Amino acid sequence: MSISRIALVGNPNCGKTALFNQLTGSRQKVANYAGVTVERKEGRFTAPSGRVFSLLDLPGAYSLDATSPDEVITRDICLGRRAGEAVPELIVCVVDATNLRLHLRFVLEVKRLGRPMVLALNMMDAARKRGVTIDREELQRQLGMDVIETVAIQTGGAQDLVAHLDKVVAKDMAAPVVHEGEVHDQVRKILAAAVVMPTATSGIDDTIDRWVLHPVFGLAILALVMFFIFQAVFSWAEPLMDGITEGVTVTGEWFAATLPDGLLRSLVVDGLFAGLGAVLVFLPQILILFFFILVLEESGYLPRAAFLLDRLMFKAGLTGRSFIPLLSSFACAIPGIMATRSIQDPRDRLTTILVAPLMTCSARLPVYTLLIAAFIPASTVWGIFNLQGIVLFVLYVAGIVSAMAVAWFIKRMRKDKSEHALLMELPSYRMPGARNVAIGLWERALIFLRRVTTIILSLTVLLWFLSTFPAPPEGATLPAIDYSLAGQLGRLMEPVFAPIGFNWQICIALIPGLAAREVAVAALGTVYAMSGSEEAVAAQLGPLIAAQWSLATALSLLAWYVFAPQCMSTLAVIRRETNSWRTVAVSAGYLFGLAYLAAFLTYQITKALT
Ligand SMILES: Nc1nc2c(ncn2[C@@H]2O[C@H](COP(=O)(O)OP(=O)(O)OP(=O)(O)O)[C@@H](O)[C@H]2O)c(=O)[nH]1
Ligand SMILES: [Mg+2]
Repeated sequence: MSISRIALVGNPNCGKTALFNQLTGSRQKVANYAGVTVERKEGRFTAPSGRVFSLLDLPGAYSLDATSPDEVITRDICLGRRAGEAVPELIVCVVDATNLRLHLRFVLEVKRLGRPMVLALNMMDAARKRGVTIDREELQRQLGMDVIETVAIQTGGAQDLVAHLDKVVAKDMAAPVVHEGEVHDQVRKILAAAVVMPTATSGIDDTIDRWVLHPVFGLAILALVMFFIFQAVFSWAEPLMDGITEGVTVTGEWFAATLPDGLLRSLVVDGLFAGLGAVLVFLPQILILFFFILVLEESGYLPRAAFLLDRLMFKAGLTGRSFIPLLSSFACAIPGIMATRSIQDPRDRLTTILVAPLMTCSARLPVYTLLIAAFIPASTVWGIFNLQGIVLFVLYVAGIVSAMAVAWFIKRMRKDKSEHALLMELPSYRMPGARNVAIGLWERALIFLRRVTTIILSLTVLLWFLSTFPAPPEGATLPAIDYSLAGQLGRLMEPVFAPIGFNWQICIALIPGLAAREVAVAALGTVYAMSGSEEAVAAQLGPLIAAQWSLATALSLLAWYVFAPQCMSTLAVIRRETNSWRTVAVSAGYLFGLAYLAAFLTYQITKALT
């Protein structure tokens, strides 16, 4: 049986991806701001009759005159210009029923293509709640196409749409009649005929915005929100981390006591437990961070923050549009860099891509936390703040401030005097659904565990191997690792890194840490377990380095991690998104340069002071 190909198109933030997930059972990212989806995603579903549909989720677009790379994808697919992709047989145009005035313009534009299409009148729940009455049949008549109500975030909220799609056969469906005339007038006419707006608009959004968008209170609220998150990452995670540490230690010790002395025991205890265990304990912190990111994304607050920071960001050489890509980079630079596709100006986009790796991604958390917990006392400052939380906050701020400085420098270099206006939609505030947040967290946990069991596991085993062989000669006096390949390599690198205070163990950890940042923690766990006392399993890594490193070395390593581009995947994405090796070289070059400089200054100054 043939498969019917359908594409979801519409303005940004109207619920296309929510509808896509509902229909296909996928888990694509849904969030309450424009520009979430930036690439084409395909899925399938089977209607009750057994008919199979292939469904495309596309980036949102304001019009078919694309102005940003994500809109280009949508335009090309709608126009059948995309190489290797046939035009969809049926276009499902999705609109936000609470915002028809804006969204119908795009519907009329797509209609001009003269292709079979239906209209999904989404967010009907929100429209009803607000008292917007829509005469569906009249709307159908006015538009000359079928109109189906949907609630994409409710189970069964797309049933009518499925039933409808199941009935129609795109081939038989007449292309809609194309009306000539000014779009604005047409929209007004359609609205007058089919929609009754409530007389009094809901004032809740406006009331919140009066505070949140206030030039002074707004910034204070933003700072407070951010600060609260870092405090929470530290204080809430502690009991959970202690629990995991305890579990890892007890199991590790059991293995150490049970397995016979030999290579296998070394691999399990020094490699797996000391290495992987050291990373695993950071799961709670990562989940707490993501909890806040998920809630913020769904709340509708983010575009407001972008709006608030626009002037500041413009002075620094960025635009408010860079805000969401940069914020996403706190989770991981890869989606952050991809999200720059919704930035129209190519130069702004490039600047954002270059500074995105400076945002503190969640893979840095294990490194930061390990060092902070080992070297910064958990004392309380001014009665309420946790000193460790403050240091973490400062590290995040260091990343942000450097990003601004670099962007400012780039802007100066290109002598950019352009004016700009930020046009950004402010979506309605929305209560994040507990279920969605839970699913989001579950997925993050899976991603993290997958990383631990794949890349981190394999690199840890590799490192264990390099630290074990060749075996020490007869009558050797130093720990075995000193004679191994890894030991020799570390010593070879040491002179280069000595001015910034890194010992050879850190040097070794930096190499696998190039592939992914957290691996450095696992690597340190393994290296110390191999070079030291027998019982040095995962949990003891913190106290161990606290005893062996100077404060200057620890702070220097923190400074290094604020800048160093220790992530191959980020560099690969920069290459893909900019299509230029030169940009990759510039990016890696300047980040390593800054890392070395910052670590050098930190080390020398701290050493002089302590
Ligand atoms: N109340 C309500 N909210 C919805 C509905 N459908 C989607 N949403 C919410 O609307 C927001 C946007 O949903 P998305 O699916 O990300 O929108 P999109 O059209 O894919 O957006 P872009 O990818 O940016 O073009 C999210 O906050 C969803 O939870 C609905 O039917 N009712
Ligand atoms: Mg989407």
